[in-house]
Amino acid sequence: MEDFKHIEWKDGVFYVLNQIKLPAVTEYNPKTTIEEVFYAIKDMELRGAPLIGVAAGYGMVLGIQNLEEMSHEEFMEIVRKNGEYLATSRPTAVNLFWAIDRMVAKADSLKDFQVPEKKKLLEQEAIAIHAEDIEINRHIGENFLPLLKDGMTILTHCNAGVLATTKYGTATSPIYLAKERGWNLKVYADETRPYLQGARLTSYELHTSGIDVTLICDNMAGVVMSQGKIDAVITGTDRVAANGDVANKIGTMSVAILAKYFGIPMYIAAPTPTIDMNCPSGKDIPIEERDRREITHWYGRQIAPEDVKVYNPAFDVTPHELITAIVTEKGVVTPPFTDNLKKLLA
Ligand SMILES: CSC[C@H](O)[C@@H](O)C(=O)COP(=O)(O)O
Repeated sequence: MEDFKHIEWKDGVFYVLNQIKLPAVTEYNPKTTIEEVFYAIKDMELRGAPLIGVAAGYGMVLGIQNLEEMSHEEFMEIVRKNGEYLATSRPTAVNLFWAIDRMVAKADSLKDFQVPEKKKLLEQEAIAIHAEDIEINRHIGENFLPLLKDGMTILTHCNAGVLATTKYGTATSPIYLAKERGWNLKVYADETRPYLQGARLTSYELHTSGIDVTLICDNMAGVVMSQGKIDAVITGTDRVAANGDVANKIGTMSVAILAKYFGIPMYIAAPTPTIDMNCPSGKDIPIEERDRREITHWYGRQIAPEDVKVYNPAFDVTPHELITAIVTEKGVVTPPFTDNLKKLLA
């Protein structure tokens, strides 16, 4: 598996590989303030639910770098405000809020420490979130392997790969682990309009890592399924509701409907921080709407009438009835999801 080094925390600076310019340009941008991390998330310089969570941890660290000695209450007021600010960067991936809440709770537990120690311990917490994500993803891959077989072909949507996480990816983790075992899995990657994460990121990272990947337009998924070319669908998720409904990149629901029609298993790769038991169903998941220019323009070039009406939801919700299993680092969850997700997290 290619080690993309797409984020790095070094000497108090958060370095980010600019995913907007991939695969044509490799550009690393240093982030030294919480505002810079906010915009890196909002403008999708880095993206993908787990990576957004990791970035939020480092953003929270950068937000307290200039603080001098003060009371714990004053310190917490700033930490909470920083958390509220960062939480407005993107609405759908719950890992953002999970990481912010974890950093705020950690900060609050440091009442007896001076500010310089608080800063150090919060930096360690962000590094821990980063390290845990690597482990989580590897375990997701290991839990997937018994569901797959050498020689299978998998269809994926968007990018739930290394670039969306810290290592292995979520949906791609079994693909990379299978390769380590000498298996030969093939992948079809949907290009994923309008932001093209499948074309720009998934096909790039799999191809660079020596995986047999074929890029298709989103509207070709039905054809390849009808031709018997797909054995399983694996996607990631930005948020799993308590009933097993799954929010993921726009187009995932259409893929799930097609998979159901053609009798192909639909698997969701989900780190447990992506499961939101406070969201009863998919209806409760906030869905981000993004700029109309993502649809009316193609790399800066206008491809639709300037003033045409546009609807650009960045995510959709796949109803749990269409999902075969949700694979987490703690185990494989099958229906009934309401009970089994509860058991998993108990
Ligand atoms: C593992 S990341 C979450 C998803 O699986 C991924 O496909 C996705 O929807 C990412 O959305 P993005 O808008 O690129 O941040």
